[in-house]
Formats: sequence, C-alpha cells, structure tokens
Amino acid sequence: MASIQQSNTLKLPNGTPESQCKVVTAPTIAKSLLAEVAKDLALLEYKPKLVGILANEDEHAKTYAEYSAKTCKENGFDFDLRIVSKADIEESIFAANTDKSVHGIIVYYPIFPSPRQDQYIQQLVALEKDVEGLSHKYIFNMYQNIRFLDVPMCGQKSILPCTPLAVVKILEYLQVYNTIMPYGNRLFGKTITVINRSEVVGRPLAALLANDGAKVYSVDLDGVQIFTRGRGLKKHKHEVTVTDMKLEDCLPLSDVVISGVPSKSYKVDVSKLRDGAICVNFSSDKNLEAAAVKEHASIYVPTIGKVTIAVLLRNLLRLCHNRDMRESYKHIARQARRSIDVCALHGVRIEAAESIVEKLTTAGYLSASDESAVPAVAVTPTVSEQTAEDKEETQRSTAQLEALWKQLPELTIKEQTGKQEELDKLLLALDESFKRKNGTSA
Ligand SMILES: NC(=O)C1=CN([C@@H]2O[C@H](COP(=O)(O)OP(=O)(O)OC[C@H]3O[C@@H](n4cnc5c(N)ncnc54)[C@H](O)[C@@H]3O)[C@@H](O)[C@H]2O)C=CC1
Ligand SMILES: Nc1nc(=O)c2c([nH]1)NC[C@@H]1CN(c3ccc(C(=O)N[C@@H](CCC(=O)O)C(=O)O)cc3)C=[N+]21
Repeated sequence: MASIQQSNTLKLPNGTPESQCKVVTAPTIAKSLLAEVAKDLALLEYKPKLVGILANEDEHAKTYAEYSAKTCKENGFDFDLRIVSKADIEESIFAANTDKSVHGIIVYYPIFPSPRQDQYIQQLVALEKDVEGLSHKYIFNMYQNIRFLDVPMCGQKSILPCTPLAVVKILEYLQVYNTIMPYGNRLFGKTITVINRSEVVGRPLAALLANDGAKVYSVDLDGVQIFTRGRGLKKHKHEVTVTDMKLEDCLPLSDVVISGVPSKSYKVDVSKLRDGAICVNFSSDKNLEAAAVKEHASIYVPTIGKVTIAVLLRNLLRLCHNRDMRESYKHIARQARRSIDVCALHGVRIEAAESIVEKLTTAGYLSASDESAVPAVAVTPTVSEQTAEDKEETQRSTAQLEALWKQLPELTIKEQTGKQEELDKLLLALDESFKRKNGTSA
C-alpha cells in the first residue's frame, strides 16, 4: 500500500503548501493579561511598588531586571532596582521586607554558585512580599493544591511561580482549559507533555497541570514520569508514577507539548507529534524548528518571556489584594470581638459574630490568646438599674448588632467595609449605655 503522507498543510492552487498552523506570540497573550492587570490596578487606591534586588553580573538576570523595570513603568507600577554586593544581599532583603511602601520583592538569581545558598536567600523574602512565590509556604501550597492562604476565609490567594503560571495562562488563552468544566478540573481529558523537570519550571508546571485535571508526561534526562490528579474524590493533589516510556512514546499521545531544554542543539522530533497538537517553547533556545513544527501543530507559541513578566505584575497585584484583605479581616475581627464582649456585658450573645471570630481564628487572623478589645470593666453593676428608656434602647441596639452580624458573612469585603461605620456606632451606643448602667463615666 502506498504510504499517504499526512501533514498539516493544504495545497494552494499554485501547488505550494499553506500551513494551517497558527503562530501565537507571547506579546499577543501578554497584551490580554496586561489589560486585565490594568483593570485591577484601576481599582487600587495606591500605586504598587516592586523592588528588584540585583546582586550578580549574570547577563540573563540583568536583562530580566531591565525588562521587568520597563514593563512595570509602562503599566503604571513603581519599580525600584537595588544593585547590591553579594555580602549585602541579606540586609537589602530585610530592609525591603520592613519598608511599608514596598509591596513586592524580586531577587534575581542565580547569585551564589551553590543552588543551596540561593535557596536560603529565597526564604528570606517576606511571604507577604514574595512576588515570585518562591517561599516554602507557597511551594507547599502549589504541590498540595491548596489555593488560599487563609482557609476557611479564602480571602488571600496563594502565589504561584511566574514561569509555570505563564504557561498555564497561555493554555487558558488558547482555550485548552475548558471553561464548561468546574474550576480546578478544566484540563480534564487533556494529555500534556512537559520536557524539562527542573525545580524552577518543569516540575511545578507538571504539578499545576495535573492539579487542574490533565494527564502529564514529565520528561527529563532520567526518564518519563506521569503526573495525574489521582482518582477518587479524596485525591485533591497530583500523584506521580514512574514509567519506562520514552519521549517519542509520549509525543503522539499529547494534545499539548511544552518544551524547555536549555540547549542550542536540542530539537524535539516533531514528526512524532499528533496532528493538530499545540506546541509551546519556554526555553531561551528554540527547541522546536518553526518550519517543521508548522507541518503538524495547530498552534505554536515560540517564546513565553513577555507573558512571564505580565504574570509578575499580576502576582504583584495579588500581593496588594492580599494585603488589603488582611487589613479588612483584622478590622472585622476586632469589631467582632468587641461586639461579642459588649453584648456579653448586656447579657446578650451574638452567635453570628462568634462564628466569624472562630473562622477568623482558624484562618490565622486572630490568635486564640488575643486580648479582647474592650477594656476590663467591673461586670457587676454598682449603681442603679437602667431607666426603662435606656433598657429599650439597649435592646434595640443589641438586636441591630445581631442582625448586622448575621448579614455580614454574605457580603463582599467592600460591602462589609461599608458597614463598619454602622457597627462602630452601635458598639459605641452599647458602650455608653453600659457605662450609664454602671454609673461609670467616660
Ligand atoms: N521565558 C521565561 O520566562 C523563562 C525561561 N526560562 C528558560 O527555560 C529553560 C530552562 O530553564 P530551567 O528549568 O530554569 O533550567 P535548568 O537548567 O534548571 O533545568 C533544565 C532541565 O532540563 C533537563 N534537560 C536537559 N536536557 C534535556 C533533554 N534532552 N530532555 C529532557 N530534559 C532535559 C535538565 O535535566 C533539567 O532538569 C532555559 O532556557 C531558561 O532560560 C527559564 C525561566 C523563565
Ligand atoms: N528571580 C528570578 N526570576 C526569574 O524569572 C529570572 C531570574 N531570577 N534570573 C534571570 C532569569 C532569566 N529570565 C528571563 C525571563 C524572560 C526572558 C525573556 O523575555 N525572553 C524573551 C526572549 C529574549 C528577547 O526577546 O530578546 C522571550 O522569551 O520573549 C529572558 C530571561 C528570568 N529569570
């Protein structure tokens, strides 16, 4: 039987093949992400500031630093580059950690010859300012598929590393993520090969994709591992199994092939690709030959750098959002504690406020030993009874307070903030009425 050569081309009338492959470039995808960033930035009441710390002469790091400076400024963010010596790196991080005007910190790597020493430096950046998500807590959350920092409040999102997240955003843009599926399972049914299993990009990327429901072939020099979400309802995080497969076994099975091999001579054997596959290269070297990949792929993304920087800004906004959430929740926590205490003085319990305090304590906004906001007052009334009028007012206020706390959990954080003045007024009225009842004066 004559072999029919299958390729992703149509013959034009003049006989030259026309590729059906669509090349989607990083700037196009970055643009759509930056438009979202601009929308979110407009909602902020301050200008976020990113501090870059450069303590090396690495050309890639320098380029990346210049590039992040440019993108920040073009998109309405403050950027402050601090060039320091290796000996001063720790001090420089501590200074940025405690500086209230700084919202995010990026330290450019590599700094020291030993990766272990760089990892030590990575853990010095404050969790609240770690824009690349390199802190252990963020890495733990990523691998464990924990998406929030403050369960059960779920107001602060965990931070994901920029390059793996950039690949996820690219696949979302290309609609590989199926938005009809529930969030967290939108890659269900997809098979994806990732060539590179470094701790910086390849392994976190494979885990992220598996946590979203994909079957991932993670390929490195030591072989192929399969990352999946695991079966059964309880398996919320990815599972890894070792196989004796080779890259060429994975390619024909894959809907998406993502390559990041840092070598000029390395090329993916595109003849093994499934027709219509989606191909992404994140290596600074071209792991896929453009002309050849277009013969088979439906979509080809040749670089991702611009998307990575857009994600950096997105992460910075997320840090700002998290900071604002912490402030709001802390305020709500203080008000809830005070409401409970003030009402207790009047012999009334507010269960809705108690349940919020419990949740906020679990989420880490309040420690169980936190002092009550209400100053200790003699609980036994010393003087006379309240007047009937006063009693009535007290009852009205406690009832209003109770109603307000019942409502609060259903409101958005903005709406909750809007209720805070009302809360303060009620609390003040009850304070006053208690003082009158006890004959103490302010
Ligand atoms: N555009 C962007 O946003 C970024 C791009 N990169 C680029 O991605 C590439 C990889 O970066 P890293 O993961 O940090 O490098 P790395 O050197 O830490 O890791 C490379 C990994 O690829 C593996 N590898 C080497 N040859 C292979 C082969 N033939 N088949 C399968 N695996 C092989 C290595 O064993 C290693 O695990 C670099 O070119 C880097 O410049 C990295 C970070 C950001
Ligand atoms: N803490 C830290 N995080 C990093 O992410 C980090 C780092 N340190 N140190 C240095 C490396 C290098 N790196 C690059 C990212 C994008 C391009 C990039 O945008 N490349 C262009 C191609 C180059 C060009 O257009 O000239 C692209 O992919 O479109 C390059 C290099 C991030 N790094």
